[in-house]
Amino acid sequence: KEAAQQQKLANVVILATGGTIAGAGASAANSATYQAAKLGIDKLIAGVPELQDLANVRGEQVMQIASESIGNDDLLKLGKRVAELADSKDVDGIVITHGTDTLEETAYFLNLVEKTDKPIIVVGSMRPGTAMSADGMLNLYNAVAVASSKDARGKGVLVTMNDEIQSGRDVSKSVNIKTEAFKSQWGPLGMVVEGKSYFFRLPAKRHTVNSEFDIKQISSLPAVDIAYGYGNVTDTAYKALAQAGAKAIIHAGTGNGSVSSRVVPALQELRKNGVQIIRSSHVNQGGFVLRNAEQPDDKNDWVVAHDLNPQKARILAMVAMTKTQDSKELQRIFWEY
Ligand SMILES: NC(=O)C[C@H](N)C(=O)O
Repeated sequence: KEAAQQQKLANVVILATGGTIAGAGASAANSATYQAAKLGIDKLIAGVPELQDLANVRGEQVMQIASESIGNDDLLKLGKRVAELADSKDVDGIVITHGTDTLEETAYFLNLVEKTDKPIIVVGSMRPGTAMSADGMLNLYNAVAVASSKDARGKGVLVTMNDEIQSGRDVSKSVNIKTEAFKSQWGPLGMVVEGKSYFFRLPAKRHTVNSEFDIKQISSLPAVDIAYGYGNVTDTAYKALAQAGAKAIIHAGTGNGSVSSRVVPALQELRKNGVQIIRSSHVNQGGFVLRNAEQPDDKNDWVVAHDLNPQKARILAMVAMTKTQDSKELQRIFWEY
């Protein structure tokens, strides 16, 4: 009977990368003071025995780090392992446990480069497992529930935090400390309640199987960096990033991605020297940057990131620039993804 039950359940692989969901603090009162990336995946799975009711679950430790330290090589390593598993007949869904600081970047990266309609769910937690009211257990349970659900297929890479199902493209860490940290300016796609997924919306942008990018064809990512706009800003950071080899600079601009008059000449000069300039906005609740509004992008040959925040714009620029160095192509890609 047990064997028959196992056959009915979906096969879900959990790829662990570290983060607070694998963190540990000195006492149960330490919800914010702790060390991330301490517990191995076997301990995480053992901590939620109810996972076995949802799916046949196995784990793999891909890395063990706090997500603020994730680099491009880590993204590639994770992305390639996800693709291998997605190709495997006996894998129905993939969950990635991840620190929350750059979770939105990894989720968007996978959303762009994984050629599969199998569910890929990225999940983290705001409190370590040792804290009172730790959120990791339920977030992980929800992630496995969504990963094993047929309804989650073909919806791109998803994020399950705080009972919500979010699009990996849109979601962003919008509050720290609180467990309701992840928000999207376009709203969640659905909810997961008591191990069942309920979807209400679909992502409109190209992703996974409809993407022109494929992790199997990407062996390295170009240097793309971010410089911040603020009152009294100078062009020092932009010039230094280009000097250090940045192929594109994301301008994390004020408001509509506006650029200070103290910075404009340097960005025009950098563009003439081949560096792509991509205007985004660092406003907190979600930016929206349009071409030729605030700055003459056509004349400057700059690109706009539209609604992507600076860190997501960096991900898309890196992926896009594995294929094209043409600013018009880049702009097309920024509209479509
Ligand atoms: N809540 C977290 O996961 C934060 C941690 N710094 C990380 O991103 O790994």
